[in-house]
Amino acid sequence: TNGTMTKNLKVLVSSNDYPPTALKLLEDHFTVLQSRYLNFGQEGSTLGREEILKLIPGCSALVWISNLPITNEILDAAGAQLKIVSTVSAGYNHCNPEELRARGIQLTNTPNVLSPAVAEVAVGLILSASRRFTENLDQVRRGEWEIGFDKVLGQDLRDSTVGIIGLGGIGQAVVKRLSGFDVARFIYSGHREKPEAKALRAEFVSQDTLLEQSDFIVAAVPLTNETKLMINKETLGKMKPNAVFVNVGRGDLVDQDALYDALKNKQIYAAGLDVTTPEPLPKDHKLLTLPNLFVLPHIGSATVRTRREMAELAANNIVNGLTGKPLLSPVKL
Ligand SMILES: O=C(O)C(=O)CO
Repeated sequence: TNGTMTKNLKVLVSSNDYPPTALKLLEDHFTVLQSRYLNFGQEGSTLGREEILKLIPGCSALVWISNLPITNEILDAAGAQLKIVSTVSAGYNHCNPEELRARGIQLTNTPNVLSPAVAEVAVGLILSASRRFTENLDQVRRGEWEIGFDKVLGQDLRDSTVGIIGLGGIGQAVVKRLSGFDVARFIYSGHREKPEAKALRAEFVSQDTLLEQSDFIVAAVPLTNETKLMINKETLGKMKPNAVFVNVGRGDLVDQDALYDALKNKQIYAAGLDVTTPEPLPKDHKLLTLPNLFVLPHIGSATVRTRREMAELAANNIVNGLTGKPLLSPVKL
């Protein structure tokens, strides 16, 4: 489109860490303001907040590159012309969706483009937790390798049952990626049966069946009121003693005290987390004392290509939304 008609519209990009190709998509149409601060994932960062509050008045759209909450304060400061919030993430639990809906502001996210990258991390966590990379790497770093036949013995993915909690884009991508590992059975739980499951030979089961029968459990659901703390003392209690639990969704899906106890008491075998509460996890957090836990600093979508594609999708949502075309990936509010 010809940008001359829309150049008077202001778009705020919430961080200085935004790929140039995506920035250009916005700059071709709009006047772009950009926060100087890198605020992605910096919980409690006040520097970014003040900058956002200073820049947002009068903006028609906001590109949100952060896990920090979009507060009422930010929306109030924006003013009534704010039409679209475009979060550069699949998850939108931090985007204040009820308030956006009440104010008639549209929300877009970036599903699908990140599924392959997040699924790769899920596979990485499955392998690193089941083969106990944390304590094995620790042996290497200490120069104290166990040399006996009976080393730290892991669990096989071969002939196992893999249970996916939430067979959405990410869950499906995990099943696809595991198809070369001779997994015996894929099962999944969720609201309803997914048409895509058939081709993946994944079987719909109740959550209890999934917890009781899976050797590997992957949580790939968004954080909602319903999924919050779904992995807790009770649900961990239903898992097998050899179970490996992996979370690539949100930290708050898990009651971390209960997970700590289950791992400490060897009630389950191991866990791999890409997401925690809080982020960053303090370095003296008790979870990090566990040899059977492997933790990553929320890198699921962090590849060059994926971050670029997320950023471009977020930009194109705004271009479409502010030039009268259909949004590419609207969130149903
Ligand atoms: O897209 C998301 O929801 C993320 O967690 C970013 O990696």
